[in-house]
Amino acid sequence: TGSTRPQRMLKAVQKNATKGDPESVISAIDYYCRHKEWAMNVGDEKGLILDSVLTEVNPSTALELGTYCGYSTVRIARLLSPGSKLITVEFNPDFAAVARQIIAYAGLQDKVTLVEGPSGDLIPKMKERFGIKSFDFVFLDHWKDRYVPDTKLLEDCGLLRKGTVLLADNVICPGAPEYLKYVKNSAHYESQYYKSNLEYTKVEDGLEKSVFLG
Ligand SMILES: CCCNc1ncnc2c1ncn2[C@@H]1O[C@H](/C=C/CNC(=O)c2cc(-c3ccc(F)cc3)cc(O)c2O)[C@H](C)[C@H]1O
Ligand SMILES: [Mg+2]
Repeated sequence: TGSTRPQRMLKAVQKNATKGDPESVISAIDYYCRHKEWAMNVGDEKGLILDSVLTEVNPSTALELGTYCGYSTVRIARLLSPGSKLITVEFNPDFAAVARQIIAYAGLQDKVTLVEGPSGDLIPKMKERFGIKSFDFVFLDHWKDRYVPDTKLLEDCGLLRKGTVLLADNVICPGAPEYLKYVKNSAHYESQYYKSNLEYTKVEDGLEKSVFLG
C-alpha cells in the first residue's frame, strides 16, 4: 500500500529540516505543500498573522482544535514562553501519529500535549485531566461546522476567561458562516477579521480573532 499525504509530508521534514529547529520544520512543510502537494496547513501567509496574535497574547495555556499534521502546533509551540503549555486535540490516530513525529522533530514535545479523541469529549475533561483553569488562547482549525458547538462547550465548561483570545482559521474558505454569525452577534465577544489568502494559493481566506469579554 502506498504512503499517505501526511506520511509524505513527514518524509519531507525528515529529509529537508534540521532536527530541533522549528523554523526549518515550518519551511520544509511550506516548501513541500507549495511546490509538491497542497495540504491544509494554516500555511506561511496566515501563519504570520497567527504568529503576531500569539506574540501579542503570549499565552501560558493554549488549546488547538484539529492538529492534523502538527504544522500550526509547531508554529504555536515555538513562540510559547518557558513553562507555557499547548494542548492540541486530534481524533484521527493516523494524523496524530504523524503530528507527534513532526512535533518531536522540531524539538517541541515538552511544550505540547497531543490528546487523541474528539474535541466534544475532551473539552469537558480539560480541567480534571490537565489541571487547566482556563485557556488564554484557542486556535480553531478542525471541522468548520464544529467551531460553534465547541466554542459554546468551552464557555459552558468555564474554560474561557475575560480576555481569552479565540483565533479561527478558514472563516472564508472553506468558510465558517455560523461561527462568524455567532461571535459577531454575541455581546460576549469582540471580533476582528484578518484578511489573507488560503494556504499556498491566491484564493481569499482569513482568520477571525474573537476576544471573550466574560
Ligand atoms: C467530532 C468532530 C469534531 N471534533 C474533532 N476533534 C478532534 N479532531 C478533529 C475534530 N474534527 C476534525 N478533527 C481533525 O481536525 C483536522 C480537520 C481539519 C479540517 N480543516 C479543513 O477542512 C480545512 C480545509 C481547507 C480547504 C480549503 C479549500 C479547499 F479547496 C479544500 C480544503 C483549508 C483549511 O485550512 C482547513 O483547515 C483533521 C483532518 C481532523 O481529523
Ligand atoms: Mg485550516
